[in-house]
Amino acid sequence: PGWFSELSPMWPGEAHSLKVEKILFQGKSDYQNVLVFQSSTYGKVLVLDGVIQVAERDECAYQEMITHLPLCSISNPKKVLVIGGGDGGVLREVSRYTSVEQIDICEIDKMVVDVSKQFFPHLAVGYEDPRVTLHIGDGVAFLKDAPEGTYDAVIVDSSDPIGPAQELFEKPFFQSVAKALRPGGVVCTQAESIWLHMHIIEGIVSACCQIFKGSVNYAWTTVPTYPSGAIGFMLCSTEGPAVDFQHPVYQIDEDEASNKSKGPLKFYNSQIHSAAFCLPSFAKRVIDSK
Ligand SMILES: NCCCN[C@H]1CC[C@H](NCCCN)CC1
Repeated sequence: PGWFSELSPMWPGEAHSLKVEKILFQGKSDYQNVLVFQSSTYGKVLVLDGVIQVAERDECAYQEMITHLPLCSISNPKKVLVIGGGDGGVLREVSRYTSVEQIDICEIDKMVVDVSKQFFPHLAVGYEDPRVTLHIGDGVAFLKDAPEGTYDAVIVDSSDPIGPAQELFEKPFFQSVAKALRPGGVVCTQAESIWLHMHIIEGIVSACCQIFKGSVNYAWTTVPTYPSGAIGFMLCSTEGPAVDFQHPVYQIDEDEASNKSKGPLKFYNSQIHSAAFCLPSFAKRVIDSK
């Protein structure tokens, strides 16, 4: 009954709106306000502190890209860590890799996990994989305790820098990620929109260039329900076996039979992978100058 508009000081002067059929859940966790509604045209929608996190219709773009951009850039990933991502969508994508033996996930807000399991079965299916271990807690602390060189890949599926995810955009966190990665290991983080946050991206790129001595690349994709319709990812590798993010060593769209419970990939393919690193000039100027 009515419209949900995504107003935020993070994107002044604009607000994406979705027509609401029914409010399905409203709650307040220890960290944020949690809302789930049935939209008219994008399926069910999860909102945290007034910011759209996932919509059933277009979540495939974000979850597939944030997962397959890093994991198709290395051979035979075995140990993967997800920071954030409590809705389970990234877990669903990581579990497509038969080479993966261990999937750790550290989500700070248990309500996000519980709400996803209740209202978003196509995302929470990720938790059914026996390789998954869920840790409820702060990703910064989790990484501090992680033994050096543990992971082949870390995926930082965060919300935005206002709220619980703020510290996931800062240097100390990136340093702890680098320590937890093996030589030549890769990290992929949610890295905002080139249309809205070039300044934030500039900060992330310079921090990552100081910390990750392999390669540092920015990629982007379209997600209609995120403000500006675009979202980006920071892809970095540690010193060690070189990683060429723009030319994936692994072709999941052909090689990996799409698992029954997850269905086929709806968005990612190897052409989209390479294309994701092609940037408009205004963004190249800032990002490539680092
Ligand atoms: N597994 C999905 C988690 C969603 N991550 C974030 C949710 C908030 C969204 N704001 C976009 C703000 C403009 N860049 C970015 C992705």
